[in-house]
Amino acid sequence: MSRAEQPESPAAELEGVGKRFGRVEAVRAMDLAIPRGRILGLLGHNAAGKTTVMKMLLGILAPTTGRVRLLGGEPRGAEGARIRRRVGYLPENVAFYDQLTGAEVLAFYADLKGVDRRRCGPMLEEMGLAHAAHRKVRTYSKGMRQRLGLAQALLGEPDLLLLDEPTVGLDPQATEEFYARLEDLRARGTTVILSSHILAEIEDRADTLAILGRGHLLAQGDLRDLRRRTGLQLRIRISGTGLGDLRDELTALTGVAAEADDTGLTVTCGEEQKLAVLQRATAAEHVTDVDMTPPSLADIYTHFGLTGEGAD
Ligand SMILES: Nc1ncnc2c1ncn2[C@@H]1O[C@H](COP(=O)(O)OP(=O)(O)OP(=O)(O)O)[C@@H](O)[C@H]1O
Repeated sequence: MSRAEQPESPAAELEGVGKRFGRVEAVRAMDLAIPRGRILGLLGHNAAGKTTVMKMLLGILAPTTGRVRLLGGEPRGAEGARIRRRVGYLPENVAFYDQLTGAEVLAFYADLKGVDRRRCGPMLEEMGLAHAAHRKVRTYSKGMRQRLGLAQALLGEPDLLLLDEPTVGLDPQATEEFYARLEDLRARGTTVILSSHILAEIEDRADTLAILGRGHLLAQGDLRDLRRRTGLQLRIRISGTGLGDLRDELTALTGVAAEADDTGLTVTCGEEQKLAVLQRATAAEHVTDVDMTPPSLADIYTHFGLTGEGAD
């Protein structure tokens, strides 16, 4: 740990960071702190700036304005090379020397990172690539390449992992295994930053979410914070028949007409009305079941996308 690195300092930090490519402002005055030992989901539309943020954190790109800190140091300064050894990175479009075998590719990365080559065999095994270790990468399927990409990112038990759309090309089982592995890493204190367009996948797995839009950070927080901030309504489904009185009561309570159909009622209400609605529904006669659906991450994302909140 360097002198500058305090145990409580964020794993990665952007302070007033901007990045301009000619006339394109890819990232604008962004402040973002990523706490240690957490999984951060980086979300945003195409060209929102996710990859640019990752590349600045890695020191691959220099910010036009502002300051980037990674594991307590400057990713591009003299200490950058040392810091980057503690970081695993899976780029968006992972590319390998196709003429090498999977085992050779991984050995190459192990040497680059100063990791014992003996770690490569077990890693290929864990990634389900042991059977193809001695086949040339050009014969690999898309999912196999992605697994090899993950294998190199995970080599050496990095303190911080930056994963750009890590599950693209993975089948459902491999996706599950990948997230289980992230969970293990987090339990050991690894910080993970991952970008994805697959909101349902991230929803349950990220501790904290950062939503980017047109180079701005539109919102950051856990799902609960974001739900509160958007003020989106939740849906409560009440099953049963003969619920006319309950319907009137809940309509008066929420101020929004409860919808009735053959099998029950659907109530739309705010977080602050949730308990009162649930209490009345569970105490009412003829109610057989109650289900609640809070706003999903997709709803929240759409909300920011539609309103452009925080954007110029
Ligand atoms: N090297 C570059 N030169 C010029 N423009 C660039 C460069 N890299 C990124 N950009 C531009 O910066 C903006 C942000 O791109 P970035 O790749 O960070 O988006 P992203 O959120 O990762 O998008 P996606 O979800 O499509 O991968 C885009 O307008 C892109 O065209």
